[in-house]
Formats: sequence, structure tokens, C-alpha cells
Amino acid sequence: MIEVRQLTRVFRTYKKQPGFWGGVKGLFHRQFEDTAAARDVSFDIKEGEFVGFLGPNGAGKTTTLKMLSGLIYPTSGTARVGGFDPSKRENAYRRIFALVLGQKNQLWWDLPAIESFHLIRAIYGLPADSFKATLDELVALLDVGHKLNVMVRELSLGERMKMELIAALLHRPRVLFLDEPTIGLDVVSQKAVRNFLREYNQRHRVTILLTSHYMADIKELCERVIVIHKGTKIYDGALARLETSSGARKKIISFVPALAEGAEVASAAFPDTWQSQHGTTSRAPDGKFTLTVPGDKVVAVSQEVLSTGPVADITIEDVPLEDVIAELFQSR
Ligand SMILES: Nc1ncnc2c1ncn2[C@@H]1O[C@H](COP(=O)(O)OP(=O)(O)OP(=O)(O)O)[C@@H](O)[C@H]1O
Repeated sequence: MIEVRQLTRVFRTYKKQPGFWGGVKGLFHRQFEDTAAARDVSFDIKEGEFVGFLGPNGAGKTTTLKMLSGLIYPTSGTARVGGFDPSKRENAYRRIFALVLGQKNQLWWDLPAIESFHLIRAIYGLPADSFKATLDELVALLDVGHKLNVMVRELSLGERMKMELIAALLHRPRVLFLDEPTIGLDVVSQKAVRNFLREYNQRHRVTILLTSHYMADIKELCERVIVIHKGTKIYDGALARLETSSGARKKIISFVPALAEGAEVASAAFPDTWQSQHGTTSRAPDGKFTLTVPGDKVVAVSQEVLSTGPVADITIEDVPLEDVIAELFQSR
């Protein structure tokens, strides 16, 4: 459904010298800086796949999604989505994809969402019965029936995002580009949006490319992830494989020493020397110790902790996916 070949976008920006005279100088000798926001990015996505698109701030995710949506032209390389070249901006292409930018609104602020939906119906020329069927389905899935007549500017952030998703899906696109659709939402709304996206993807086999800085989104929705860093693709494959990479093979052991008689926290059994012998150790103000240890040493280190001093509580967890990905970026 999506074929991207060596897609590159270079932005040329004017580099202003500091101060007033810097501005005047710039009138005569302009200095430019080139930024390759995307560099030789290639990938294929099959129909119905739900792929996570990851990268730190400024990696080039939004730029790539904008090129795939035909909002900006590539400097070089090609893209085909559903057989169309997005840069040609054909009307037929506009009918098969949607782009949702979590930080931007497409709904009219001073109108109730339902009126924006009717405007979208008119723009796409959607038949009344299929429009109604789609709207009813989306409204029920997102549970926003009671908010359809409220001005968009009076909606909560979560309600607004749900309306944005409805607006994007009214014309039944085959491909959905989602750029941070859960940004700023509370955990309950994030979960509602995630549940909706999972259900919608399974029901309609829509191909989805999702960027999010919330790893819960990616973990719950995407089996496959594409990771870019400084405009270049550095990983494309199963999320599970990323999770078993070196960083992920580590575990985090957290424990709280038991309270001693008369003492605030009994940490004497775990002095600085003990801590320095155990690699990455940190101690929180509440007395909780955190050790990051290789997976094959977890049992031995846990036994050692328990035999070294009285322990009130101990937990063993996986290294968060955020840290695994951060390690991937750092190794580049
Ligand atoms: N219109 C533009 N003009 C000049 N530079 C740009 C423009 N748009 C993006 N860039 C630069 O391209 C790089 C990639 O930006 P992009 O917005 O694609 O990153 P991103 O991965 O989406 O980041 P974030 O996670 O912060 O949204 C950045 O260095 C950015 O400054």
C-alpha cells in the first residue's frame, strides 16, 4: 500500500547573525544552512498494517508524513501510496488517505463538530446514507454522541481529538497517517483513542502509520516499528525484536530496605561501597534502590540483595521501551 524509495527532503534555512548589525549584514551576504530532515528513507507497508514511526524530536517523522500526504515535495526519491504519487496531489489520492496532526486542528473552532462534519460531507460529495452510516459508527465507537452539538472550542482536548479522528475518517480513507494523535491527552483519553484505533484498524483493514512519543501507544498498537534518527532510517522490523535487543535484555531490580527500629530508613546494609559494586545504582529520596542488571544476573543479584540486609519490598521489571529506544539513538 505504501512504497517509499530513498525519500529525501532538505530544508534550506537562512542563518541570521545575532544582533542588529547581523541583520543588516544578512541583507547583503545571506548565509544558508541545509538540514536533511529525511535522507534516503525507504520502506514498504502492506495493506492493513499498523506501523509505528519512531524517532526523537527533529528526527524527520512529520516531514516524512507530510511528503506522503503531498503537503510538501521531496527533494529527491519517490513515494507511492495506494498506487498514487502523493506529490501530484490528485483529487483521487485525497479520497484515499487522511492525515491527523495531533498539534493542529482541522475542525472549525466556532462551530459544533457536527456542522464541520456536514461541511466535510459536502467537500467530499459523500452520499447522505453512507455518510450517516459512517458517522454513526464512528460516534458510537468513540462515545461522543452527546458532544456533537457543542462548539469545538468548548470541548476538552480528548473530546476534540476524537472529533478530529471522526473528521479524518468520514470519507473512509484506506490509509491513515497519524502524527501524535494522543499528545497532551490524559491516560483515560489516550486509552480510549488507542482502543478506537485498534478496533478501527481491525474492522476496516485501514493501513496506519503512527508517530507517538507515548510508548504505550506503540506497544499496544504496532507489531512493527520504523525508527528514524537525524533523517535516516535506523531500524525497521518487529517491535518484539527491538525489545529483545541488548538494552531490553537488562532488568530493573527495585527494592526498599526494611525500616529499622528508630531509624527513618534502614539502608546501612547497603552502603556506598555496596552500591558502587553493583553498577548502575540509584537511590531515591524515599530510600528505594534501583539497579539495572543484565538479564542473566537477575536471580543472583536479587538473592544477594535479600541476603545482604532486611528488605521490605523488591520488584523486578523490564527496562522501559523508551530507554531501549534511547539506547538505540545513543549508539548512533
Ligand atoms: N519548514 C521547515 N523549514 C526548515 N526546517 C524544517 C522545516 N520543517 C522541519 N524542519 C527541520 O527538519 C527536521 C525534522 O523535523 P520534523 O518536524 O520532521 O521532526 P519530527 O521527527 O517530526 O520531530 P518531533 O518529534 O519533534 O515532532 C528538524 O531539524 C526541523 O528543524
